[in-house]
Amino acid sequence: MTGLLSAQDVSVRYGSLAALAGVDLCIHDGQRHALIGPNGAGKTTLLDVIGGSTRPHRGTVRFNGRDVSRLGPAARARRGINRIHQRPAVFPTLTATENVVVAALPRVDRRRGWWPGGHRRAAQHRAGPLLDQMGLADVAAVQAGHLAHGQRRQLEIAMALAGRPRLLLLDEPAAGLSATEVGRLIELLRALPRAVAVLLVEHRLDLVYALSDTVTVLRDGRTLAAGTPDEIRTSPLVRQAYADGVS
Ligand SMILES: Nc1ncnc2c1ncn2[C@@H]1O[C@H](COP(=O)(O)OP(=O)(O)OP(=O)(O)O)[C@@H](O)[C@H]1O
Repeated sequence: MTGLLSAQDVSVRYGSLAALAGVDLCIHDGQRHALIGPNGAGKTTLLDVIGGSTRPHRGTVRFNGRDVSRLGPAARARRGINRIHQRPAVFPTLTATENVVVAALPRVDRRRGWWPGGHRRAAQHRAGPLLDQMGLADVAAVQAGHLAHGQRRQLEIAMALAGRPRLLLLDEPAAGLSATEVGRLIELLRALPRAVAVLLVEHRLDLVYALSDTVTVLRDGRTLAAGTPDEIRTSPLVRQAYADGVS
């Protein structure tokens, strides 16, 4: 069965270091797939390859039936792959609503140099429900720079959803959040519509096990194990990998 996304035989080298060495990954429509593994295992590199910011030395990435290996991040975003970075990337002087409106606008028509009114109105209509969905209705008019870290993370997810992704790449979304904020994030991510598949890189295993239906474990640039959260939780191989070195 072919998936929504399939990465095949992906290899990335940095000098003599093999950050990824022949990794395969398949994600199906609506799946919640987590990538875990010790520090330096290659998780972020694989996310970079799938998002288009790193070109692998070998291997292909297919999305929705097409080879997207040669496309950059913007072109992949237009096809439905959107990414959340480790540090929330929001416009600090714009309000939460304005941030989502900007994210919901299509690319500017180069011949005109501005967005037609219809596009702006449609983007404004989408912002309210998305902020609501991500628990930010009360702070819609607050400048993003004045939001708490957890709220900025929620805002970045609302912005990614504004692009109507079919695959959301989440790079350590719990980084820097308090226990309460992580609990809130888990609730919000669990409530995401199944029309969106999620690939999550995360060290917080409580979030991984609460959210994912499939877990792939990387170690030293290779796939060590893949399975359900229960299979991974009880795998002696995985326990050993973590005992050998994870933050
Ligand atoms: N731009 C780069 N230049 C050189 N080496 C790099 C670069 N990016 C990543 N690496 C190396 O590639 C390996 C994989 O890195 P990567 O960030 O993908 O691991 P990770 O599993 O995401 O680790 P962590 O959990 O610590 O974020 C590491 O040894 C890292 O030092």
